[in-house]
Parts: sequence; structure tokens; C-alpha cells
Amino acid sequence: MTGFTVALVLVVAAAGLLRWRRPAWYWLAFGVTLATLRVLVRYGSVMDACGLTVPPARWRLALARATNRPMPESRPPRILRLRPTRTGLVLRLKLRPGQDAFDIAAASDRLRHSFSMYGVTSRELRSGVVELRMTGYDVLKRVQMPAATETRPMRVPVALRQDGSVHYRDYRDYRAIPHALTLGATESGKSVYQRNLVAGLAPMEVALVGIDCKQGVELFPLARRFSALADNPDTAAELLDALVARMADVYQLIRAQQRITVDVPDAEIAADIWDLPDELRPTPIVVLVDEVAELALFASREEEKRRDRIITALVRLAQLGRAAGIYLEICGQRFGSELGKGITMLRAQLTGRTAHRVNDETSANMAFGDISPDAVLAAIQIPAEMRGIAIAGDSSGGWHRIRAPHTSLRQAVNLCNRHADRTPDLPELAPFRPALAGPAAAPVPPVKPSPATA
Ligand SMILES: Nc1ncnc2c1ncn2[C@@H]1O[C@H](COP(=O)(O)OP(=O)(O)OP(=O)(O)O)[C@@H](O)[C@H]1O
Repeated sequence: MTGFTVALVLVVAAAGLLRWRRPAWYWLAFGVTLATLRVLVRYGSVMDACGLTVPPARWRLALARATNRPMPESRPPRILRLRPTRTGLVLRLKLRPGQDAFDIAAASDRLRHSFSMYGVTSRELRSGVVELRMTGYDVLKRVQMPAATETRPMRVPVALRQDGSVHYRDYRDYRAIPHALTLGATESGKSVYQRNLVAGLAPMEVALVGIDCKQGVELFPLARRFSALADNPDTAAELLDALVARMADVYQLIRAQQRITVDVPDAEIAADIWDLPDELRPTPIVVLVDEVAELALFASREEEKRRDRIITALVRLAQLGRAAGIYLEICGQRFGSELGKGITMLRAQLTGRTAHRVNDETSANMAFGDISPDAVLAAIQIPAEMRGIAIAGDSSGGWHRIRAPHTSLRQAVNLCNRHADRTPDLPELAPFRPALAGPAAAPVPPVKPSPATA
């Protein structure tokens, strides 16, 4: 038991004995303490019942026989660390010889029942060491993000995972997830997810660029923090061309700064904007596209030309944007080959995948068909009444059930206004900078006079 666990037990016991007024945190600590004690007391017998013990080593049996002592019992994985959390417990286990991480994963449902927990998930930390995360209640029912999260540049805590940990959108992740695709049926929670992302990025040193094909209703209220916005496919085509031109300029800058000579050690050769010195580094850009299918649909030859131009620009940004610090966040209801040529090529570049509730298996396949059949199944099973629940995966095949906190448009607007002074001025995108004049009189659709009735 760690010192923290002992302290928790003592505080709860003291508060109980001294009959302090018991606030909400007391009941939370009480529940976590009970769960901790329950797991510790039942650990050996539960692991044995779940088939997670190994017979004693031969030398122990021989020693017991030689010294005429009782035979040693089978041994469960050794507890390396036990950490109570706000939502339950985290156990770090050292596997015994002959066990593997799959044994623990396969037994997680049995462990959940045996320890009377709401959920148990496991993951391998390194060879022979597995982390078991236990939650005492459904943490996704009412999402509460922890007060302290690990933030660093270009890493946004965007949602809570089913196991109680925080789900980050990390643009500089070592697993390379620079671009992402978010899918979901209408009213499934895509906009709320995207709003959380904008709210998380707003205080960072980053330029936000938006293409909102819903006539700007989602992103234009957040305009103070956006360096460029487009609300129709024509402006979107020009904006994307400007981004491609900027990307070429950034590549030229990186090239100019490489100064490769035979004496320069490898580490000093710049390969992307993050290798450049601070004073030369161009501002990274996150491009948010809402309702991407609108950019890919066309009804005339002219619109078809525009569509090809847009998709080509998006594919180029997805292929080459990462090194130039340009990251794509694409959002839509469906994103498959029925949207025409270039779409599957673009989708293959969008490594991060998030699927909210979908209406059919084909839509779930568009998100995960090429990376994980289990995630497809999980996406189909999202209940309609749990709006905001999503499956987040990446090209490694790993996936999690997540839910973003319910951030209202008002909260997101307030946050963007508070950080408006951080909005970078990018000369290449100046023509697309949203006008921030006071509210214009909205055009009111003409109403037909109804015939007078007697
Ligand atoms: N994480 C969440 N927690 C709680 N409620 C949510 C969450 N996400 C979405 N909702 C609820 O679902 C409603 C619809 O969400 P949202 O507007 O994000 O859906 P959408 O997928 O963007 O829909 P559309 O495609 O029609 O614009 C929201 O008004 C909100 O009440």
C-alpha cells in the first residue's frame, strides 16, 4: 500500500470518528477507500478464482518438502503499485513467469464482477508489467474532467475515457497523429467535440483556421480566436490554396535553415518546424473543417472543378502539412468513396479517428474499417440517448470509448474572446480574416402574407 492510500484511509477514518461535517469530497474519498480495501482484501482469492495465479516454483516446493513445512500456494501477479484515483483505482502488476498481458485483458470482465467495480481495463506498460484501471461508476454519464491535466504545447485534453483517464488530442504525438477525422450522425455530438478542441487550443500559441460549410453557424461565433474563416466552398477553395502556398514557403524556410554540412551532427538538422529556433519558427496552424461532405458535392461542371481543387489541396495538406506545422481536423457525417475520387486517399492520411453514434455499419467502417473491426462494433453499439459518446482510435488499432465534457457555445465563445489577443496575424491568410464588426442586421426571409380568413 502506498503512503497516499494509508493517508486516505486515515483521513476517512478520522473524519468518520470526529463526526466532521461531511462534504461531497468525503463521500468520494469514502467510496474510493472502501474500494481500495475491498480490492486489497480480496486480491489473492479473486486472482485465484479468475485463473490468474501460477503454481509455486519447483525450488519452493522442494524447500517446503525438505523442511517439512506446508506446501506454498499458487501466486497471483505481484502488486507493484496501487493508486486510488477520483474515479476508482489503478493497479500496476508484475506478471509471473508464464503469464501474459492477454490473460489479464481476457479476465477483465471477471475481475470487474469479482471486485464489484463498474469497469476494469488493462494495458501493457512494458514487458511483464500491466496496468489495471478500475472505475467505481460510469464516468461517462456526467463527464467531469480532472482539475489538473498534463498540458503542453499542441496537446489538448479533449475528453474523458471510459477508464477514467484523460483523452488528449496531441498534434505532436510520437505515434504521429497529425491529422484526424471525426464522424457521426446528426445530433451525435461532433460539434461539441470540436468546440472542446477549439476551447483547448485557444490559450495556446497556435493559429486556428476554420471552414464551416454549415453557413458558419458553428465556427463564426468563435471568430475572435480564428485567423481565417470560410463559410462557403468558393472561399474554402481559395483559403486552402493559400494554405498550400504557405506550406511551400515553410518548407523553403526549413530548407534554408538546414545548413547541412558533413560536420553538423544529425540532431541539429531541422526536419520540421519544431526543429527550428524559436525566433524563426512559423506559427503552427490547426485547420478545422466542419461538414466536409459539402466540399465534395457538386451539381454542375463548374462546381466539379472547384471540388477537385478543394480535395487536391486537402490531400496535399494531409500529405505534407505535418512538417510545416499544418494539422487537419475534418468533421462530417460520412466520409467514404461515394464522395468521389481522392476521398479514400485523403482518409488514409487522417490517422486519428473518432466516431460518434452512426446510423449504419458502413459509416462506422468509414472510420475504423481499415484499422480495427472491434472499434467498428463498438461504434455501432453507441446508444442514441448518450449523445457525445464516441470511439476514438488510431492507426495502431487501439481504441477507447470517450465523451467530451458538455461545453456550450456560450462557454466556448467566452473562452475564445478571452484569448482573442493570442490570434496570430498571418499575412498569407489576411484576406480570410473574419470581420469583427458589430452584429449586422440579419437578413430576414420574406414571409408570404397569409390570406385573411373570415
Ligand atoms: N459530450 C456531450 N455531453 C452531453 N451532451 C452532449 C454532448 N455532445 C453533444 N451533446 C448534446 O447533443 C446535442 C447535439 O450535439 P452536436 O450539435 O454536437 O451534434 P452534431 O453531431 O454536431 O449534430 P449536427 O451534425 O446536426 O450539427 C447538443 O446540443 C447537446 O445537447
